[in-house]
Amino acid sequence: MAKQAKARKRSTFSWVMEFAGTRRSSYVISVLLAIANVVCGFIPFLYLANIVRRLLEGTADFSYCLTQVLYMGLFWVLSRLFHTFSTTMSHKATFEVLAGIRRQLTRKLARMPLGDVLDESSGTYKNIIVERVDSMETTLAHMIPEVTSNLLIPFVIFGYMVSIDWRLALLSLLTVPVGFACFALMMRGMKEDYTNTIVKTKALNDTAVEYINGIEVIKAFGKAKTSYDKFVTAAKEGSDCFVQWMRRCNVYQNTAMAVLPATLLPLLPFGVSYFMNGSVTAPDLVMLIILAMGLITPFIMASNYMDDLSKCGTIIGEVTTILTKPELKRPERLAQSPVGTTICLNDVHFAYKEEEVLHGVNLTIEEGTVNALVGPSGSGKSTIAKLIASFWDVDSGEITFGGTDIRDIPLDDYQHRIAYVSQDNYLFDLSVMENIRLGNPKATDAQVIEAAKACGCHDFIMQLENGYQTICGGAGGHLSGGERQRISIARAMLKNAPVIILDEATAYTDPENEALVQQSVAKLVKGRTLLVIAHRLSTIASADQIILINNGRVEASGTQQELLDSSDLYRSMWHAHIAAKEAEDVA
Ligand SMILES: Nc1ncnc2c1ncn2[C@@H]1O[C@H](COP(=O)(O)OP(=O)(O)OP(=O)(O)O)[C@@H](O)[C@H]1O
Repeated sequence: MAKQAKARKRSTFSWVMEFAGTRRSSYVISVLLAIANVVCGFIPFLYLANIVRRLLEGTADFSYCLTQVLYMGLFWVLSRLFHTFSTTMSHKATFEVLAGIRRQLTRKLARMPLGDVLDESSGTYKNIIVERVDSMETTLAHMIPEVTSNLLIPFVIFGYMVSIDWRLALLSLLTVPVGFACFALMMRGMKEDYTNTIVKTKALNDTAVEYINGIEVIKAFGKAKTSYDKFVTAAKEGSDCFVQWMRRCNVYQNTAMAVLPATLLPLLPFGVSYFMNGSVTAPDLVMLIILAMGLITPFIMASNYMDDLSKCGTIIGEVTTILTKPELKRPERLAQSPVGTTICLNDVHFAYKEEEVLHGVNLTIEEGTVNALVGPSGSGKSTIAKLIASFWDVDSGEITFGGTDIRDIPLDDYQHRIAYVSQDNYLFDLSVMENIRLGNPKATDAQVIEAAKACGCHDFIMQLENGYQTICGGAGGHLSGGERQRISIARAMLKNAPVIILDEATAYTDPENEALVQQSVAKLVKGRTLLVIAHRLSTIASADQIILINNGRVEASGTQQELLDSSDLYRSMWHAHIAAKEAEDVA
């Protein structure tokens, strides 16, 4: 915690510098080019001053003016070139920095306990990783060179004005403190306002995602109006917070915009008076008027980035909040290689938040055996399976794999040893071929097809519109539940992990599908260790070990016959299952 707090205290700038990493030098060069752009953009004013001076002295001639104008043009072209090189460099660097931030975030999500990731609504991380990180592009790519140059220009112009006449130079700044005060008032509360818009926009996104994801339930239960009202309210709150923010800023911003550029107001009367008493020459006065008109505009352009900067700070805050979240602590290297694949849980306690759900679980899953976790709903079966799959760390006790505590096994290494087939059977919006290949990205097409054949998927895949190239649709929506599960099993088979954890789906209980899924599972587990969370007891009757979980504890374990003989709870579950099956068969 202390480490987290310390990490969070780092300034936005230091995070940006860290994210910039090897691209820091590109930003430095971009800034130097921006400065060259400013210098080249300013030099034409010196040539202009020469022309004005000659005109007012009556000594100007065409060839002199033409030469000066040609020089002016040359420096403007140079200025543009420097600007182009500067922004190109900063854009290139920014795209790499943003890609780096995204890489860090996705790597971090993989290292965080799954529970922390799942506790957030599905849109949150996507919003941060995709949209909000993307929205920093303009600020980072433009702000660094453009703000540098726009802030530098007024200083250069002001320095030149001072060299002409320091009194009039200072007078031209008379309105600046008022403008600055308005900007300061506008910036007050800017972070809170922006954070508020993020919260409201997030609520709107979440409501939209919930509405779309739950559309079937909403329709089935006639909740369309309630859900739509919730969405409308979120949309209204979202727009209200933007309007309020704009209203608060409007007065200050408009006053600042009106007051700041009014540099001529104090300069003109005093300038004319100094000219009349001979303390400033006509060419100098004209030059000062021209320079004063260009004094503040670059500053105003730079100030346009101020709210972007504040937004950037908020986004970096969100990114760093994720990056400083606790991780599953795993070593980079394996110190002691596991021997075999036997899994032991020794006095395992676990709580999701405050409330403990596992209270001292002890069990052993022997290598090469078929094991089933059974028990009432909410007893802790999935939690045990997910702890074994290393989705979370135990609070106390230990889980060993081949004699090694799984916290001592690198995450990548461990993931190769375990294949977890969940009930969700999530399929990506890719082809069937690619979805199966996720199990082993190096597998050839022939190996993918072989795995599909082994799991009995090949025939139904060939009947799909484009065979293995059929796109599964978002979350596999183009396939039936049973088909999705069998593809997930083929994926696990291709992974070829020695231990398989299978959260048996309850949804696809029609006999035909059940038989097909069972056949797939039987092929999948040949020669491997299987831990299945079984909801239908008939499917695990021949398991080597059935582990009965009740209220977060192991109530009994043994073969089906041993449990029928020794456990009242298992016996009653078995009878209830048989009765339900008979009722199904009659129906
Ligand atoms: N992500 C979570 N956050 C908080 N509590 C959770 C979470 N997942 C599960 N629980 C709680 O932990 C307890 C055990 O849940 P678990 O899913 O392990 O039970 P289960 O035996 O697999 O249930 P089922 O058979 O219904 O799937 C339950 O009280 C459940 O409400």
